[in-house]
Amino acid sequence: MAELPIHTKDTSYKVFIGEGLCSKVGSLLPKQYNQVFIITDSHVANLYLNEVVASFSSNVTVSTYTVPAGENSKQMDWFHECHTFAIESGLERSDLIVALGGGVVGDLAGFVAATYMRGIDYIQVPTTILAHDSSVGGKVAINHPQGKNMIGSFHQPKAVIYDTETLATLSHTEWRSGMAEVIKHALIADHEMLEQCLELPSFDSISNATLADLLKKGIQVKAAIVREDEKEKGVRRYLNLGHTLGHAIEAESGYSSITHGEAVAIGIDFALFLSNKQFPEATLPIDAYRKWLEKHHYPMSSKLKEYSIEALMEKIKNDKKNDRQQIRMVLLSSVGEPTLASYTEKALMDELIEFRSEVRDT
Ligand SMILES: O=C(O)C(=O)C[C@@H](O)[C@H](O)[C@H](O)COP(=O)(O)O
Repeated sequence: MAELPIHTKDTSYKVFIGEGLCSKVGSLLPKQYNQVFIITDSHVANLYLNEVVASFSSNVTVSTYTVPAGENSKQMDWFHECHTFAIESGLERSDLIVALGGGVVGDLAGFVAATYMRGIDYIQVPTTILAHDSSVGGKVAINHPQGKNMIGSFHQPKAVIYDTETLATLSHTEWRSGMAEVIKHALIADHEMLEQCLELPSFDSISNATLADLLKKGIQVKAAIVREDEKEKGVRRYLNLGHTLGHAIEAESGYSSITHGEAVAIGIDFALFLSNKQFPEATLPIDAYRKWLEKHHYPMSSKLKEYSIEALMEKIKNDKKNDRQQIRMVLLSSVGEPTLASYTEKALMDELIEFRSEVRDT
């Protein structure tokens, strides 16, 4: 088991990463709790809930709440249901919420923890590759029909307990979703990690050791940024590479027909297209990135033809990074050198139209 430290101005916690950690959750907590409330989803509950419940000693009261698997649980109704169940279970301010699952459960349960009785402790027990990103750094939120993560908070977990054995059961779609955030971390910070990503064989044949190595590297990229800028006033915006368009696609698809990471992968392609125009001298790995998407069977950017540009722009106008009607895009002046560029709505729309007309069908 490895331990990666996460520091912010006000707090520190550990990411424990290794095999078999679901059965050790109860013993890896930073302090004793009388009652824990585990929030999970219907898919993960069948696989790991019993093991996590059994990891707590008999003097801890454990209650569990299961939401349907999928992005549509990250919304107000389920948020409210979790609160109702917490109240009915007698959860107190000194108790603990456990987020057992992928990014959806982590964001939902984290936001319940941030708001229940004005904030109680929680830990993240991620079970997807995607959640190597979402479980670290304290961004917690639910979606609004008009925008992804529009209702949320910054609330750091007390620990992240990442059992890499849970990744063995992920679907191909989940692999694609998670690996998009892995390559994002490489693009914004680490040339060698990018080479490692681009050379990966099919996701099916990646060894556990290689995957664990990439996840640790991704977490370390994120940890360094969060340490410098927890509340996203500056450099943390770089972690949003690909997310401006990605979130718009997700919202437009009703948070159902495309996963977060697959949408972000298209968003990264668009960011590379814009970066190439802004920094013509830079040698950005656009072709290599597109080959990588193709090799791993991502929905390619030609999928944009299914959406109305006007509708996507409406969502993009609500992006949280925007400032005074300027749309802020994260671009790369080279690999490992992220930067922000501002566009008017009209200018970005023209770019999106051009991008969509250039991407080839697959
Ligand atoms: O941690 C961050 O900061 C990120 O932007 C990481 C993103 O990969 C992640 O999807 C995040 O939840 C997006 O947040 P949002 O603020 O753009 O909604």
